[in-house]
Amino acid sequence: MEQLLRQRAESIWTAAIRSVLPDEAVRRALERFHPQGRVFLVAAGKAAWQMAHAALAVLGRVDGGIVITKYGHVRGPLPGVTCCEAGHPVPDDNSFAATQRALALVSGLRADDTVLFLLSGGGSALFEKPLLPAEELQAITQALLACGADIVEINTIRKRLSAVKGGRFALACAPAAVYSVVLSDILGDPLDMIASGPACPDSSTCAQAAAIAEKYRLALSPAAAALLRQETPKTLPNVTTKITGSVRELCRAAADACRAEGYEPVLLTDCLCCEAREAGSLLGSIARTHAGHGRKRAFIAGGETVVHLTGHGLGGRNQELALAAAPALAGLCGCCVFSVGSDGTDGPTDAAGGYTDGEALAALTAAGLDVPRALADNDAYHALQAVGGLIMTGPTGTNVNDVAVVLTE
Ligand SMILES: O=C(O)C(=O)CO
Repeated sequence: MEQLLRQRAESIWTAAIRSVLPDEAVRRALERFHPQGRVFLVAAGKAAWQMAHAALAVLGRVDGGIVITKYGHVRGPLPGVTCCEAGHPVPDDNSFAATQRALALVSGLRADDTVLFLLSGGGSALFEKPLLPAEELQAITQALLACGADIVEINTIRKRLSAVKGGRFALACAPAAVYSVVLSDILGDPLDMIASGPACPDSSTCAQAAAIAEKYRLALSPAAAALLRQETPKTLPNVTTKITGSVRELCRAAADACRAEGYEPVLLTDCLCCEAREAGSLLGSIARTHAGHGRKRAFIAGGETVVHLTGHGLGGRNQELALAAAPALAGLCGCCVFSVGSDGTDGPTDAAGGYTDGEALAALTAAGLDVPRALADNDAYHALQAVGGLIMTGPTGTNVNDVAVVLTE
């Protein structure tokens, strides 16, 4: 690895993620929040603790609250708020128990009460009260995650199997008002799909749910099939929603961070959504085109790529992207490609993403590793680990998709 280049890249991803922590966005979203009665805080998702922390800094206190986030994401106690950690991406008993506590908190509220609902991606697994046996919901979730369905398809099914998704949580809060602040981790910000829209009128239909179940040949019990035929709320008069942050801010923050390191930033896209390894190969080719021109340039691509699991290795979309760039980068000086998940967890790993430069391919070869073989086995984690190419940030407190950057000079 070229050490100085790696340090510059690290400064860029660290600064970019720091500037999309939800604190400032939550503060802005609460500028016009002046409720008259009691306020109860419910925060769910990977950024829940950070969002709740920011809201408390603005409000000073709440009349009760609960944070439901992923394991390892609670950063300390919050005054007047119960902090719970639970399973992701498949809901577990702690998801169900914490959600039950949230429902108890909002039951029996009055019309002059307000539920401040802070929502971020990951909420679909963390915030759940299933309408069918837990084991069946978990099996359907696992099947949906493995079948290649996209997040909108997955959440269209999830909504109908749940007592809190697809707007049903807002119904449970009524007659209290719900003030919902949403951090987007889905491209295009479809509000009702982010964390399966617990406080958002559902735009999807039973016919769409049936078509998705058919397309992926989901194994459903008669009870689950009947739930798919039950419509979700289409209007929710007690809800006000503010969207606070998305991948666009992440790309802007990455561009600012690149500029601060002396690179001229070029935004390629903020809606990257192709296969991770194709994106990596393309970004590697972009590096090769611009290498050696004597201009320090940074090409930025934000979004969320996809991985189709064919092997049994360990990895994530950002790691696959970075590894797939290695062949095109081989031999180039001062050029690298990195890709990082803003939430700090890429796939089922403890890495946030991956980094490769002009020396990576030779290092992989020297370690007896082969890029196509590692990709075929979906084992980017171990390949990158062998050459110091893993990006480790730990849970970051935000969740606004991923950013990939090509640095050239
Ligand atoms: O559904 C979820 O929880 C997601 O992560 C997408 O918002």
